[in-house]
Amino acid sequence: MAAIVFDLDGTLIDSAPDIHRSLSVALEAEGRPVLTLDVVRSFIGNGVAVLVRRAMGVSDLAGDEVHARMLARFMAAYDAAPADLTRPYPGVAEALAGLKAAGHKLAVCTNKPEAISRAILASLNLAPFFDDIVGGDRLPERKPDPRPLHTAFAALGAPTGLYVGDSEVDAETARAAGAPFILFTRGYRSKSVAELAPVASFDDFAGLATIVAART
Ligand SMILES: O=C(O)COP(=O)(O)O
Ligand SMILES: [Mg+2]
Repeated sequence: MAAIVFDLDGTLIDSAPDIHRSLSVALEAEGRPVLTLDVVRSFIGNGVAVLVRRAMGVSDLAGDEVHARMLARFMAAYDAAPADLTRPYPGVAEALAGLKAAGHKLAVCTNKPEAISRAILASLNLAPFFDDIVGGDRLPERKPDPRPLHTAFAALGAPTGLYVGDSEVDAETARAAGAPFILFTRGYRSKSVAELAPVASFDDFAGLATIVAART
């Protein structure tokens, strides 16, 4: 049995289209043009506050007041339809079911706020696979600080385990936590696989069980 923790955005689910839709609402309310899906995707990974800051940075917007207003509009639009355009990557449910059947314990550790993360996973029928879902607002610290990941392993009753993610934030989090990092290569990373130096990588969830079996 192993404890296996998963990142959410860009790892289990392709959530960029709903994030793009919600950010567009916030930008349009400020009279700014919407950004492309590719640009928005590149802003995901450090939580919603950083996402909005990055969008402001390329939209000639500044100031804490604007940030607070945009963040509130973004979250209202996102909360209204959290999984409208969001889908699990192919094979995710089957892979999670297989890992559970093999006796592994699963959790999620994401920088996305916890309530909406839980709502999305529930609406995609993925929530029952996880013993805990640690969101970016559970602790004062967010990934790449190792504490959220430590919290997820602790919830599984394990001192450590495997961490599966898609980005440089996840690679750094795993390194800081001393956990082996497994990279899903089709997510939202901006660095090469070599730069992220995972212990293993996969581009199809059908391949995850073999990787886990080799390391447990
Ligand atoms: O909210 C984000 O920016 C990213 O979330 P993630 O940690 O699930 O990739
Ligand atoms: Mg991610």
